[in-house]
Amino acid sequence: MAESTEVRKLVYLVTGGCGFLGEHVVRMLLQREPRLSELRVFDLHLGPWLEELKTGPVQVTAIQGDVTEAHEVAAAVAGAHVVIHAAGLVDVFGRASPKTIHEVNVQGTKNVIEACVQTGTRFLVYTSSMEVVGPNIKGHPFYRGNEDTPYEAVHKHPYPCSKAQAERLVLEANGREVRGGLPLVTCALRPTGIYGEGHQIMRDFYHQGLRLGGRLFRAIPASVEHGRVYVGNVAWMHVLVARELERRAALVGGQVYFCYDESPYKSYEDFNMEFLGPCGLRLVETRLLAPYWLLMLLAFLNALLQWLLRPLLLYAPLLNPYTLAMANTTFTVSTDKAQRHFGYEPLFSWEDSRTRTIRWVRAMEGSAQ
Ligand SMILES: NC(=O)c1ccc[n+]([C@@H]2O[C@H](COP(=O)([O-])OP(=O)(O)OC[C@H]3O[C@@H](n4cnc5c(N)ncnc54)[C@H](O)[C@@H]3O)[C@@H](O)[C@H]2O)c1
Ligand SMILES: C[C@@H](CO)CCC[C@@H](C)[C@H]1CC[C@H]2[C@@H]3[C@H](O)C=C4C[C@@H](O)CC[C@]4(C)[C@H]3CC[C@]12C
Repeated sequence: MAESTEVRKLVYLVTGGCGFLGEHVVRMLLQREPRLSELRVFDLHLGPWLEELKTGPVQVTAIQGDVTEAHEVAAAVAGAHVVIHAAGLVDVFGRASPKTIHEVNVQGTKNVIEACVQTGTRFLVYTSSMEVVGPNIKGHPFYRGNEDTPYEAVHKHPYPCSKAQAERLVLEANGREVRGGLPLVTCALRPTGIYGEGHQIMRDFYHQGLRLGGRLFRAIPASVEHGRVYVGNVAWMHVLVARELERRAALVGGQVYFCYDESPYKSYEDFNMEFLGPCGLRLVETRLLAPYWLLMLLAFLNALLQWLLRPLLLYAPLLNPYTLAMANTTFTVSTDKAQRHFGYEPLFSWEDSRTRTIRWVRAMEGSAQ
């Protein structure tokens, strides 16, 4: 794309822009949105890598702020054309209290919506989650479903509850009049389990494998499919839909889209081994040694220990009844809605996504290779 200062006139704000997904969205916008003049990156914790972005043609403005503080959000939103709201408290391990999760994910989203309305910002993309739909607590499979597939969405855990409430607020805000009299246009993207460079849980599994002598132990049947999507493609979907919100407001406004790409359908553990395997780890089959009831027992013991130890320390292992149910319930999507509505095609093939992720795992300190 030819450089032109004339076309650079748009101001974007990315909340949570220093998180795992947020950083990819920020970098993708700088690479693929030629109309960008200023990119505001709003986060509770700013990353040092932002400095290196400040030398290009786009003004990158780092804003340290808290989405639960309405005045901080309003100041960051004022004058922005588009807001990508990716900030969130992602916690299914019991690290944060339900109240904090609600404040960040629900009140934070309300603050973003109100800031758009008050300041006249018209376009808002919300990073929702597959968990708005499921898996539900009954363990019903969602097999290659799409945005219209009926499913009994029952939320008990604070994180999916908060994402579902926040998504509803964003969709209900579509069409609200913003300052200046024009309508707000909103939509929500629902990634399944995101993977790729910077994925903390992949990092945790890798280090756990190293501690266990290069082994991980299969806990979930290989037949349980878990939806995964590459972070670069999720970022690309955000950039594309943000661009199209204005042009195709009537079609895209108020809509939800699952995030998808060519990543294969596999169990959570088999999928991780696509990257961890080439980095020297192997998955040991233990189905006979660890039946499901035993895993459930361990998960409940972990939950009990977490509760007992809470006054003294934070015990938050990966395995708890909720994460076990998530990993053990088939949830995969198969849809082309984003392609039909705003021309989305994955930017990264499965081979690219895999190669990039493996390269990142290998670069981690203490590689098993
Ligand atoms: N990781 C996944 O698999 C996944 C899947 C579906 C949806 N999502 C959603 O994507 C978004 C980004 O998730 P992620 O995986 O990059 O998580 P992350 O924790 O890496 O990023 C979230 C960012 O939000 C920031 N943040 C948290 N509280 C804040 C606050 N009060 N004010 C301002 N910033 C705050 C954090 O500092 C962090 O940089 C979240 O909304 C999450 O719900 C993630
Ligand atoms: C039983 C363990 C033995 O190896 C495996 C536990 C795996 C769990 C820690 C993860 C299984 C499914 C993951 C979640 C899923 O990919 C989707 C998510 C939605 C998103 O909005 C946030 C992250 C997450 C909840 C993700 C978290 C980790 C798992 C529960």
